[in-house]
Amino acid sequence: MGLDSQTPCYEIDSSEVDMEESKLIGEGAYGEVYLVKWRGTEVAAKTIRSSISSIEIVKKAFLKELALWQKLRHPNIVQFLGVLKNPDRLIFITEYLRNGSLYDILRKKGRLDQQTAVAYALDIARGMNYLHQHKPHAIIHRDLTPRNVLQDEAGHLKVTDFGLSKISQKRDNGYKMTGGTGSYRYMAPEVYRRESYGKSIDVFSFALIVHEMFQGGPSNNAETGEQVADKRAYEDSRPSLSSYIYPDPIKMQASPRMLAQEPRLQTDIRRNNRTAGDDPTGSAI
Ligand SMILES: Nc1ncnc2c1ncn2[C@@H]1O[C@H](COP(=O)(O)OP(=O)(O)OP(=O)(O)O)[C@@H](O)[C@H]1O
Repeated sequence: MGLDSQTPCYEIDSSEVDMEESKLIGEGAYGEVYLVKWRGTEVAAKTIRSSISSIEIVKKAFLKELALWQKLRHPNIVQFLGVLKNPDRLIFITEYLRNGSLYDILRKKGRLDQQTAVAYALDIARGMNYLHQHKPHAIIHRDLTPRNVLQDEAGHLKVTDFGLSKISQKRDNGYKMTGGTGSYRYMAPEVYRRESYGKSIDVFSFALIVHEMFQGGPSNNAETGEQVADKRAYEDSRPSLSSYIYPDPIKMQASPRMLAQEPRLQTDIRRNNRTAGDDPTGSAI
């Protein structure tokens, strides 16, 4: 099959990566993730299920997103390294983050102390700001969740897998976020309601992640992700900010605005607190 010549993407020769010596580190909506060695360096190899990659139009869309990712460089964005030249499977390589995801950290440690939570929030915000400031079009993550935030050895967080979620939306020829139920938990109301959306949807997810870091885990754990998203979209349900563990500046300022029902009232992730506004570049597909 080979890579589409019209989609420039850095190709890595399969012989440089020993997939036989790989170690399974996780599984997501698209396929398995392996720890492999590429030219002596540990990297993450993400395999894309053939049910997704065998559909030519979907594969093309995937490669287009990867080509965009390849151009990005930021300390809080997981570095894309290339696509494996593999005749039967679509596999791409990113840097390996050995400390796992923010989801794992929260599960292990529970509630984070304020200093750590703020440092983590800034890491995510910086990465997201870089994506949102991208020219000529803002890059909307669409699936910002604790599972898509990884930690490096130095303790810094990096955002990964942006833009890819819309490919599974396309697959259904409709409008579904990734198959993983986790995504519903962080989904902005306008996405759930299938309205057009902008980068504010990421602000909404960001606020929920910040809330979780102070609280130690997701709220409404007894309900399914879909139930949570439904209530947020149609009953204006929001996580409670009244808890004593939640620092006042965040309780009063950031979160209520970031979780506003009306996207245009949401506060941007940026420090200067300008309103995010409607963003035409992110209209729904
Ligand atoms: N670059 C990486 N370095 C280290 N571990 C990783 C890396 N990428 C993914 N992982 C691990 O593999 C798991 C699965 O990743 P993947 O991105 O495929 O799925 P997910 O984010 O959990 O779910 P979804 O695909 O639905 O968003 C992650 O939760 C993480 O623990």
